[in-house]
Amino acid sequence: MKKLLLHRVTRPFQTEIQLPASKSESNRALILNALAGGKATLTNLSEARDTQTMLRLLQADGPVADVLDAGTTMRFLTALYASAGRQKTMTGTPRMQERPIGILVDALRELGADIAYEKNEGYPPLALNGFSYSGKKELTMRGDVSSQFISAVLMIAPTLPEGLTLHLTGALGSIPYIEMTIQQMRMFGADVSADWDSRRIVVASKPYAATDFAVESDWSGASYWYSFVALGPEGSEVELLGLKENSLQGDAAIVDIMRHLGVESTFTGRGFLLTKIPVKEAFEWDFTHCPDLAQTISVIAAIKQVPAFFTGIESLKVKETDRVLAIQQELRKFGADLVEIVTNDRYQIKVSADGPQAGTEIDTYDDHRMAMAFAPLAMLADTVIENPDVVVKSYPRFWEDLGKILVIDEPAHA
Ligand SMILES: O=C(O)C1=C[C@@H](OP(=O)(O)O)[C@@H](O)[C@H](O)C1
Ligand SMILES: C=C(OP(=O)(O)O)C(=O)O
Repeated sequence: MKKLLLHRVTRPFQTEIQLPASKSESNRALILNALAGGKATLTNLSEARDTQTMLRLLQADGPVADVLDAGTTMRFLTALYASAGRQKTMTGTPRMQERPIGILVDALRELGADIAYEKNEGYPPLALNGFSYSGKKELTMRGDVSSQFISAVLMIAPTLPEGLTLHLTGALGSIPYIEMTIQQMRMFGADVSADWDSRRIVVASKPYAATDFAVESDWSGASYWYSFVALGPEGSEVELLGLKENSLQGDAAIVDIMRHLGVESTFTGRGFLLTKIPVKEAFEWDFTHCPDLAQTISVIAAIKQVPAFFTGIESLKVKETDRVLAIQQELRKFGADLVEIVTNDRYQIKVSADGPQAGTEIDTYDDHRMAMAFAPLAMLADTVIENPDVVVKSYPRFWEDLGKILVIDEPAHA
């Protein structure tokens, strides 16, 4: 198994990083452009494997669409192909076959899709066998498992002869991702109105218009650089290029979060400059609407010795791995922990008095965010990351970029 040794950083660093583009924006733009006839110019599409997989599958016409481990690619393509009546098998990695999809399949079936489960009820692989429009104009969907099901149905809604009114139930999570979908749909000419109080989204039947779209840098990928600055030596600073002052991405919440945990962000016109500021004493955050930041923040709080309380991290259990378990297991390697307080639905970060020791080895659970969230341990001690190639899912050049601030090689006895 390949491993990387990240050498401890002892001197302040000042650098600029050209972040990868957002895979969330890219994958929406690709679906919308496909629905609009494929004529738009999409610039700065992400080099993330999740986006490259989407591109490849949209261009291929084979009977099997293997999305690997890309959640949005699985959910968005299932809706696109099912509503177009395409015959396809939708499949992915063993982990993808454990990630739920029943809420989306039920919604598409109500609209008229013929979909069968090839193995386990509620999970991929799926057999898409055709579409015969049911005429259904209103649907109710649960929004508490994954917002991706809602985004997937929304994007195909303008292509339905009667449009669609969606009623959302349950404790809604990842709402900014649904808002991102709606904003990008509007840019492609869709007529969508969302009322979050009554939890109703109305989409008119209307052809999409091919619209050129430039993808912003990825705020989730930005979060790891906040971590390096927060944990790095005094005087360290990083300028992150390609981020906009007003983003479509909910993970821009990292700006507010890190004001508590030791980083100030200043817009420079070409991105954000991150500088160190003092850490506030206590920290509490609800990750319901920015779940992909929870791993990054867990590591920062544990090492900065901030006794933090988290809510809204339940959805982490059905992502690339059970991320709650993975965070717990890796934090325990250096005396920290993420402890569930069952009585009030919260989790508490137990801080680490000593911090990581030289040679702490981090397992990555086939999860890009485990590798990137724990890499900042190298600000304190030599750190070994196993299976580092997992980063290709969202940030293929992560280790190359990290080479700008620290020395990376292979451990002697890997
Ligand atoms: O729509 C999207 O682009 C995403 C939505 C989120 O998933 P959930 O809605 O399942 O929380 C997020 O975790 C994922 O990385 C990307
Ligand atoms: C959860 C993620 O992606 P997806 O659900 O699209 O696989 C992620 O990138 O952290």
